[in-house]
Amino acid sequence: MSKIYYLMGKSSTGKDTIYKELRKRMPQLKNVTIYTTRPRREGEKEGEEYFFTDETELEKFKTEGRLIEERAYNTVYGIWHYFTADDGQFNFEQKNQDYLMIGTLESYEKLKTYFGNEKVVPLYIEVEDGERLTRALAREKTQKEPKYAEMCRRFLADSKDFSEENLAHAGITERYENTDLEDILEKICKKILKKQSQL
Ligand SMILES: Nc1ncnc2c1ncn2[C@@H]1O[C@H](COP(=O)(O)OP(=O)(O)OP(=O)(O)O)[C@@H](O)[C@H]1O
Repeated sequence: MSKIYYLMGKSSTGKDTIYKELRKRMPQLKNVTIYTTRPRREGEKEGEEYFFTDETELEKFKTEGRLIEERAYNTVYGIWHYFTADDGQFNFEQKNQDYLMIGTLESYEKLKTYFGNEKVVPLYIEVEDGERLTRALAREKTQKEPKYAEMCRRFLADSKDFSEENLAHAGITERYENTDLEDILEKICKKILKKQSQL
């Protein structure tokens, strides 16, 4: 049975980095592009990290009943929406086709509701807070227009969004520590291969 491997974690835990590396190592995992109304960051390409869109398209998906999950962040730049749409990217008719995605705890739960618990496999990433903030700052500094206030807002919001209570509610039991990139990639690949061999 096809699975959706779902990467989650607080900001700057390395989800994008891990995602990109996993796609290189396991090219058979299909990419699902989600949508965002936030402005494009330096170096991001349309349809790669996200489909960059607007609220009109979001409303269209909603009206058509094709919105799988939606989250909105009240940022210092206004409200940014992120959403997953049933836009033809998921094809569970195709045998042995697994998917790799990045999301939040809430979107993970909504995907489980939409597709069924068995379909979605959580991959929860963790990094010690001090190290995570250091990485976030270093990353922000490389941007042409660093958004430090937004970086701080996300850092603070993370403690609430990923509280132990919320993790327990979402049924997250396994955690992957991103101290050494090679080490975490090896562990995740092992997990996916094990799942695939059980099917
Ligand atoms: N194991 C690691 N050791 C050191 N730095 C790392 C490691 N993994 C990722 N990084 C760096 O940490 C920063 C944050 O990583 P990344 O952008 O992948 O995180 P993210 O979880 O996708 O963040 P966000 O949710 O905020 O978009 C990047 O600059 C990345 O290069």
